[in-house]
Amino acid sequence: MAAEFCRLGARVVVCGRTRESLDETVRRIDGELGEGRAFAVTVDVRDPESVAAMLDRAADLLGEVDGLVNNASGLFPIDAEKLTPGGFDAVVRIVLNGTWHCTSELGRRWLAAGRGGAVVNVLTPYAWTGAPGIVHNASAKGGVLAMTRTLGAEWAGRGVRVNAVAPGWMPVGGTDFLAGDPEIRRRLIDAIPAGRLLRAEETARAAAYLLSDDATYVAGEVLTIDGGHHLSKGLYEFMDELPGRR
Ligand SMILES: CCCCCCCCCCC/C=C/C(=O)SCCNC(=O)CCNC(=O)[C@H](O)C(C)(C)COP(=O)(O)OP(=O)(O)OC[C@H]1O[C@@H](n2cnc3c(N)ncnc32)[C@H](O)[C@@H]1OP(=O)(O)O
Ligand SMILES: NC(=O)C1=CN([C@@H]2O[C@H](COP(=O)(O)OP(=O)(O)OC[C@H]3O[C@@H](n4cnc5c(N)ncnc54)[C@H](OP(=O)(O)O)[C@@H]3O)[C@@H](O)[C@H]2O)C=CC1
Repeated sequence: MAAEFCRLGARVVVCGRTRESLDETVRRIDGELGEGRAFAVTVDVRDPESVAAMLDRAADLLGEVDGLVNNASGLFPIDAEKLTPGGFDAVVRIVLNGTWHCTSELGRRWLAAGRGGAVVNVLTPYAWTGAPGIVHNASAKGGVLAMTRTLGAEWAGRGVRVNAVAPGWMPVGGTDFLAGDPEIRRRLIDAIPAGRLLRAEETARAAAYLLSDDATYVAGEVLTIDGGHHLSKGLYEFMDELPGRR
C-alpha cells in the first residue's frame, strides 16, 4: 500500500513494530522511485504514548501529516469456545484499540490546528457479516466499522474525514496460512463473482481515492473491494446449479 501511494506521488511514513521489515519496505520504494518518498518509524499501536511519538516523528519527516491508514491487524483461526480472554484481548487491542489510539491522537491534532485530514480504516466484509473461526478479529473489525461511521459523522463538519476500505481476501501478509492450500484457494475463487483474487494494489488505489481531494464529500463510508463476494453465492449458491447456468 505504501509503495502504491508513493507511485501516485505521496510521501509516506510506514509504521509497525519491526524495524527490519519497515526498512525493507523503504529500501524497495527507494529502489523503484528514488529516496525521500518513504520513511520508516516504529510504533506499537496498542500504546498511546508510542502512537503520539510516532506522529511527532511523522510530522518532522513529512512537514504535515494529511492522512492516516489504520492497517495494523492480528489474527489466528480458532474455535470461539477455545479462545482465552488473553487471546481475544491480544487481537482487539491491536485492531480496535490501535485504530482508536491512532485516529484519536491525530484527529485531536488536526482539530486543534483547525485543519482537515483524512483517515482510512482497513476493514473486511466480515466486519458486518461476521466470520466463524475468527470471532476476535471479526468483533474488532465490527467495532472499527462503528467507529468509522461515528467519527465520519462527528468530524465531517470540521474537515476531518473518516472512511474505510473493506478488501476481500488477498494472498499477502497475515493470510499465508490460507494461500498455501490450493484447494482452499480454488474454493475461494469459485465463490467470488469476479472470478479472481484481489490484488493488493487495488486495495491501495481504493484507499488512495478516499484519502484524496476527489473524496472530499465522502464521510463515514465503507468502500468494499471484493469482486462482489459478499453479495453473491452465499444464500443463493445453488443458483449456479440451475439449468441454463454455467
Ligand atoms: C477457520 C476459519 C478461518 C477463517 C479465516 C479467514 C481469514 C480471512 C482473512 C482475511 C482478512 C484478514 C485479516 C487480517 O487481519 S490479516 C492480519 C493477520 N496478521 C497477523 O496475524 C499477524 C501475526 N499474528 C500475531 O501477531 C498474533 O497472532 C497475535 C495477534 C496474537 C498477536 O500476538 P501477541 O504477541 O500479542 O500474542 P501472545 O503470543 O502474547 O499471546 C496473547 C494471547 O493470545 C493467545 N494466542 C496467540 N496466538 C494464538 C494461537 N495461534 N492460538 C490460540 N491462542 C493464541 C495466547 O495464548 C495468549 O493468550 P493467554 O494470555 O490467554 O495465554
Ligand atoms: N490479507 C487479506 O486477505 C486481508 C487483509 N485485510 C486487512 O488488511 C490489513 C493488512 O493485512 P495483511 O497485510 O494481510 O496483514 P499483515 O499481518 O501482513 O500486516 C499486519 C501489519 O500490522 C502490523 N502490526 C501488528 N501489530 C501491530 C502493533 N501492535 N503495532 C503496530 N503495528 C502492528 C504488523 O507489523 P509488526 O508485526 O512488525 O508490528 C504488520 O505490518 C489488516 O488490517 C487486515 O485485517 C482485510 C481483508 C483481507
